[in-house]
Amino acid sequence: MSTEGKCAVCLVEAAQQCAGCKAVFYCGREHQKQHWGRHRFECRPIKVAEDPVQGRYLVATKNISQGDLIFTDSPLLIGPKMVSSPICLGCHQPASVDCPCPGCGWPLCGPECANAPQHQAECKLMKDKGFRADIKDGSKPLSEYACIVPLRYSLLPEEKIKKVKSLQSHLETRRVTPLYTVLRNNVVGFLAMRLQVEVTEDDILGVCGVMDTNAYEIRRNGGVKLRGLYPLASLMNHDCVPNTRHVFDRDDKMLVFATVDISKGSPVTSTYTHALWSTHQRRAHLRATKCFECRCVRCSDPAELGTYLGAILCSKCAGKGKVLSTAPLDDAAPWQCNNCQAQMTAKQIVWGNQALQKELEQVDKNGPQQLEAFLERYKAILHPTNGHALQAKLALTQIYGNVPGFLLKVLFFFKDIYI
Ligand SMILES: C[S@@+](CC[C@H](N)C(=O)[O-])C[C@H]1O[C@@H](n2cnc3c(N)ncnc32)[C@H](O)[C@@H]1O
Repeated sequence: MSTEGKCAVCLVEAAQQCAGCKAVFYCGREHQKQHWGRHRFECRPIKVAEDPVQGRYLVATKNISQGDLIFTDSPLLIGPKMVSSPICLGCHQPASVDCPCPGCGWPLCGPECANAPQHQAECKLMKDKGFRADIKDGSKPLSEYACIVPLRYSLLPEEKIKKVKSLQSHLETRRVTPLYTVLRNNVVGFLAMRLQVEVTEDDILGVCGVMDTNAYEIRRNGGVKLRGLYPLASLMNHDCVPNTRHVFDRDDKMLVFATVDISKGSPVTSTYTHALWSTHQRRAHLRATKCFECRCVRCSDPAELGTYLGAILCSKCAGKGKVLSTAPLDDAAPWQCNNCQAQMTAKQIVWGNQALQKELEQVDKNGPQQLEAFLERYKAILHPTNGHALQAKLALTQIYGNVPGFLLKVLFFFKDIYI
């Protein structure tokens, strides 16, 4: 980190740094005091750095303690996910198809949301162009919502559009995927042809790419899920063992906290994938959705830092050994038992994982019976902390003690609890 720079007020060479962020310099106390009124809104213990492989990322400018609030961030752009259950465009609460907006026809939660500030510009544009949404069935998720965030983007002021465009989109990689062909046909068609919005196809697909690469999911009560684009949080790179966690306040402001002590100069990271997935699943998910190969410490270790999330028990030596990848960063590398050295091909492991994941997704998670049966069925194959087993056990922790017939007083008499 540089120890000299130009004074933020008078631009002369200066060596005195802001003690908070160490990113701004002053020629003396007077100018530091003078600048504080503005700087206090930007003073954070992080700065943006750049790496040839990972691009821009956030770095700690001083030691940060576990639990510290590192920064807060307000959304540049927010809206429904591409496929969403009916959601009120005024307040983002669950909406009813029986309460269409009088202006544009999109479902609202109540008539008062027709006048919500957030919905005004988009509603007027659709009304002026004679478009009226016609959503009759709200029982299943609707792909119609894919056009809302790009529409809101097109209505942003120029300086916000510039900020969105400055974020990574991976458009060239995404453009050739089936999803982007669908977006080109539907979202571009709707905005450019039907609403005659003055944006290019690349602008629209670009903002879809920016959202897919950078947006954070916001979960609201009532099962609503939104996507929010946060300019500073978008610069946090991924790590499968992240050092932050985040929450959203009622105004959708994001608060990012340190989950461990972070030393000065270390990257400040979040995770873009599921912590309970195995290395193979996480890497495949990151490749498909975020267009990069994760090479973090956890992904590089066959034992996943001792968690054995991908491990299966060896059938050749009666479960005495764990079968682990011989080279986790190479998806084609064989897997080998750490006891009898018997090998399996990567394909066998991938097929097995896909079948197990599918089976787990279909298991009824409203009661424990099918989850317990899943664990029983695969107990000779799955290491106790294998990701599939952990997902089933996590679901059971939410059922035991909460579901009638499995309340704590009843469970007390059970012998076989699976967690
Ligand atoms: C949310 S953005 C993070 C900021 C981004 N690095 C930039 O320069 O704008 C996500 C993108 O950053 C890159 N990235 C993030 N974490 C990475 C990592 N651990 N290894 C390699 N690339 C990473 C990938 O290109 C990913 O799609």
